[in-house]
Amino acid sequence: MHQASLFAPTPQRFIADDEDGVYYLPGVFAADEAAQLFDSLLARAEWSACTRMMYERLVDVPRRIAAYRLDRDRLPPWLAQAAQRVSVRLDTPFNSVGLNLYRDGADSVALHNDKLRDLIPARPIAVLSLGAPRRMLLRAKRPPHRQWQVELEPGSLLVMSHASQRHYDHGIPKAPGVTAPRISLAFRVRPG
Ligand SMILES: O=C(O)CCC(=O)C(=O)O
Ligand SMILES: [Fe+2]
Repeated sequence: MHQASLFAPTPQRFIADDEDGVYYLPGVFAADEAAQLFDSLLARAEWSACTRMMYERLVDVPRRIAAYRLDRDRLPPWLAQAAQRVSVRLDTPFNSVGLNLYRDGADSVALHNDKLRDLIPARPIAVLSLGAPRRMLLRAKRPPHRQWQVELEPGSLLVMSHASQRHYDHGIPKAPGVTAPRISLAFRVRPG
């Protein structure tokens, strides 16, 4: 076996398209790095509760969120370094990060696609997972709605092409039995 393959995790590709499709890269951050990043973010990020309109009612979003511009905001060095690692790894100039805190299995995000008008075409979205593993559901918008479930482990990246957002939805379903929190960081390339 070639030595490098011991350390280079094999990407697992679920969806192919004209760009890089949707794929999973485990072990981008080592367990201790992922744990440290998780602890720092849990304690230091500016988490907020949010509401949104649903069926003409204002409902709580079932998770906590935070967001930073990587090119403008003053970031703690450990967050800037993590972002830099993801940018280099995917050769993509990410300039924004959206954080999600799922306090336990009752927190979730409904199936959705990321809004294309806020994204630069042909640039991927990369989701870094920390804390408790949670399952992502990926689902084709068109019948017969082919679907995939991906267990997102701490330290992994789930990478989705810009193009994939037109044809597939993704979400983090509720997970009864999960008592530990998870944090995800969604890195994106946004217009100036
Ligand atoms: O937490 C995740 O893995 C997904 C988050 C997500 O889809 C988003 O922030 O748009
Ligand atoms: Fe999303």
